[in-house]
Amino acid sequence: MIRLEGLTHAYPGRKGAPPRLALSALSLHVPAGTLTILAGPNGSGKSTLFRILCGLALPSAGRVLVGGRDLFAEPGPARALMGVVFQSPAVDKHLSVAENLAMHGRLYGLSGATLGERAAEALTWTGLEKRLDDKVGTLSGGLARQVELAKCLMSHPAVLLLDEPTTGLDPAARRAFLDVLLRIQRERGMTVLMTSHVFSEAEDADRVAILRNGHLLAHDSPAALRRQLGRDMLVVNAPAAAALAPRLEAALGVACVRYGDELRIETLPPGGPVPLIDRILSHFRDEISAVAVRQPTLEDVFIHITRQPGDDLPTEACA
Ligand SMILES: Nc1ncnc2c1ncn2[C@@H]1O[C@H](COP(=O)(O)OP(=O)(O)OP(=O)(O)O)[C@@H](O)[C@H]1O
Repeated sequence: MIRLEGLTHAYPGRKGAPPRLALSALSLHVPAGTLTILAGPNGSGKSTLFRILCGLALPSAGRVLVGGRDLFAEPGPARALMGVVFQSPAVDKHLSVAENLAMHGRLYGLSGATLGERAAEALTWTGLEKRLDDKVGTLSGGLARQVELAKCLMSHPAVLLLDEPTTGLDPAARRAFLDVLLRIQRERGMTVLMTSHVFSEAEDADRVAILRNGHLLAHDSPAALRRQLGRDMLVVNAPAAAALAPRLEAALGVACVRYGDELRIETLPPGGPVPLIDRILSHFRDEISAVAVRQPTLEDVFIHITRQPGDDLPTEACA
C-alpha cells in the first residue's frame, strides 16, 4: 500500500559544509492492512521520512507510491488516501470534541447528514461518544490524542501515518491509545505506519522497520527480529558496569554489551547459562546486584541492530 523506492534526502550543509544525508536510498514496502512501526535512534531519519510522506518536504531522489499513486507526480489521489496524526496537537482545545470533528470534517468537504454520520462513527470507533460536548482542553492527554485520531478517521483514510503519537502519555494512557488504534486498524483493515521510541509498542506491529543514519537496517515481524538474537540472553546488573565489563569478558571468555548499568551477554556458550551464572557469582558476587536469564525483547534487538563501534548510541560494546 505504501512503497518507498530509493528514497534519498540530503539537507544542505551550512557555511560550506557538505550536505547532510538524512535518508539514503531507502526502500520499504508497507503491505495493505498492516501496521508497521518505524523505529530508530535519534537522527536516524524518522522525522525526515515522516515530513516527506506528509508533503512537508520533497526528497532529493526516489519516489513514494501510496495505493499505486506517485505521491509527488500525482499528489492529489495519493493524499486522498491518507490521514496524519502529528506529534504536536492539531486540535483546538477551546472547542468541544464534536466541534473539532465538525470543523475537520468540513475541511475535508463533508457536510449535512454525512458530516454527522462520520463524526458519530469516529466517536464510536474511539470510544469518545460520552465526551462529545467536553472541551478538548479539559480532557486527559490520552483522550486528547484520541480526539486527534477520531478527527483523522472522519475522512476514512486507507492509510494512516502517526508520528510518535504516544509521546508524553503515561503507560496506561499509552496502552489505551494503542488498544484503540489497533482495534480500528484491524476492523477497518487500515494500513498504518507509525514512528515510535517505545519498544513495547512495536510488539503489537505486524512489521518493525529499523532505521539508522538514514539506512534501513532491518524490516521484519517482531518475532523474526527477536529470533535474530537467539533464544535466551544473560543480563547482569552492576552499579559499576563499565569497569566490570572488560573483567567479566576476560574471566568468562564471552562478549557482552553494556547498556546503562546492565551487561548483556547476547550469545550464550554451548553449555547454556547455568555454568556461566555459577562463574559470575563465584567471581563477581560482591560487584553485581542481579543476574537473570531472559528472552530478548524488541528493545534488545534494537540495541543489537543499531549498535556500531564509535557510535554515540546509548549502548557501548564492552570489547
Ligand atoms: N533542517 C535540517 N537541516 C539540516 N540537517 C537536518 C535537518 N533536519 C534534520 N537534519 C539531520 O538529518 C538527520 C536525520 O534527522 P531526523 O530529524 O530525520 O532524525 P530522527 O530519526 O527523526 O531523529 P529524532 O528521533 O531525534 O527526532 C540528522 O542527522 C539531522 O541532524
